[in-house]
Amino acid sequence: MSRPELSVHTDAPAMARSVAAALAEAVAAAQAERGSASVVLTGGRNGNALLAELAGMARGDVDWSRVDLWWGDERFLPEGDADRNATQARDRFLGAVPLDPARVHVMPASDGPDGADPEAAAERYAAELAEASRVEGLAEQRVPLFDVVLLGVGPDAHVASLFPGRPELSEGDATVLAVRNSPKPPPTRVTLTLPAIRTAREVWLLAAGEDKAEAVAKVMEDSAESGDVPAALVSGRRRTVLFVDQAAATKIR
Ligand SMILES: O=C1O[C@H](COP(=O)(O)O)[C@@H](O)[C@H](O)[C@H]1O
Repeated sequence: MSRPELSVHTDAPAMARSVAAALAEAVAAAQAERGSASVVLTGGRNGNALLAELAGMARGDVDWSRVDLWWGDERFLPEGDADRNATQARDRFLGAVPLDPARVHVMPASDGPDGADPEAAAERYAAELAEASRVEGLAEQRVPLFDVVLLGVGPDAHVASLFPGRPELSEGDATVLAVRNSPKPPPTRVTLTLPAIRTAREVWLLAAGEDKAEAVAKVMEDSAESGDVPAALVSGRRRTVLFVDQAAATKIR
């Protein structure tokens, strides 16, 4: 797998502003091309900063009612829990733009239709993705066309809820998995798999802050393809970009 394109910004706020503008641009371009756009959101500090910027951005060429939003992973907690990625997105962005609620595809909560059964929740989300892919004539890949998959990179180089050395990284078939005993709390999560992520047109990795410097250096190493560096295992069909700030770029060798 080739190394991602590197995009370096002064600091975390500058990066959030720039990625938000690029995302609005990508959404507008997708809508001009085929009438709608599809974005996979990420949790984490960088993803949240980007959503806060996007919420305040006035873009006449973006029709938010024709955007599908999916999630790359979710902390499997009750609906409305402050640690859920969807709750954090709702607080910063979902209420700020005129989205179509039917196109906001949150991952199930632990008090949702499957109760506290993350495997059933993963299956439910996989079925929702598969149905959307069928409607788009992409039934074979079992996920719809994702224009952009956003992935926050953790200090340990995890993306979505795909953690270093974990068996979920070897999944070759399922599009969504439950994760138990996650090394980062909360321990139970639901995540897209590598095969699902790799269907995307573009994958954008977000890594701002000094604590991400080691992870960024590993991703940019030529030999970075092992299960120790999940962020090095993702790619988009058309483009893979690693957005960093200067603090996160200091250890690139
Ligand atoms: O737990 C998670 O963490 C990562 C990265 O978070 P950060 O705060 O270190 O930037 C995030 O990408 C993922 O979606 C989330 O569930």
